[in-house]
Amino acid sequence: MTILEDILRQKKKEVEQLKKQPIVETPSANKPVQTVVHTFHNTDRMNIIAEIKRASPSKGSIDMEADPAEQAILYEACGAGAISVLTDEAFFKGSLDDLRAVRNAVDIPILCKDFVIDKVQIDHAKSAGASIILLIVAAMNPSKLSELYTYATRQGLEVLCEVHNEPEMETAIDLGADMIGINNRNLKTFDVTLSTTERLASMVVNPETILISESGIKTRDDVMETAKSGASGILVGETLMRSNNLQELFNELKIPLSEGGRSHAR
Ligand SMILES: O=P(O)(O)OC[C@@H](O)[C@@H](O)c1c[nH]c2ccccc12
Repeated sequence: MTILEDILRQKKKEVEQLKKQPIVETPSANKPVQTVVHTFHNTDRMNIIAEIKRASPSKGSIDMEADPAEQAILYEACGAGAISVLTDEAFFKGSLDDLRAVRNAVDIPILCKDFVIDKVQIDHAKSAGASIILLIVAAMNPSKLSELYTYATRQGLEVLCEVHNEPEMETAIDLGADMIGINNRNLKTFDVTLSTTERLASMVVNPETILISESGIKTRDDVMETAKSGASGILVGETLMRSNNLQELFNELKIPLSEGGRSHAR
């Protein structure tokens, strides 16, 4: 069994529990927030989606003591374009409470990073203050994906549609996803290859589609590589969580997009 199958089996059980729980609306969930699709199209530097990640199945503990609100305030001050909060508890040690705390602390868009397979998760994420929902193409069939995509969009949420390989990229393009995340991490082997971004980005011909390169990004050279492939955003977790000089790291990673960026190049 792959880790994704393992996670999805657990998620199905959680969804049944979630359906019985009342939806708690966080007052700050109604803060007006910019859409990332808009801001990422209009910046001349690499956009960073900075992730709050305590632990992961591939790395074990990363920073179990992290305070999500404090970390989010730092990310925002350093120039993050959005914050990703891992809300999965069983495998990533996060929670929707983390997301609520982040929503209270900052004004930038928030991505609810979870394995969404049911509308009820979207309802809970929205009430906790998420403005962006992750939909992983590998986690469901195309008709479910399309149903959840439409549902989230109608709620006024943005969707980051995540792909790992060519058939998944075709599905995301057919769906008309305006923001596609290319995960450089192979979910079966945990291997990270930045060239995944290049391979899959080349399939996208619509210049309006925002491409986000996800996972394994550590250095300015890594960011250059993703920008050359056409990414205008990067999703970074572990490197930021382990950094003790976030401002310096953000300055290093926020490269100008003028040379490699696809919105400028095409
Ligand atoms: O910590 P990294 O290697 O910078 O990766 C961040 C992010 O891409 C990764 O956490 C991620 C990408 N897609 C996901 C789906 C679910 C959980 C986690 C993820």
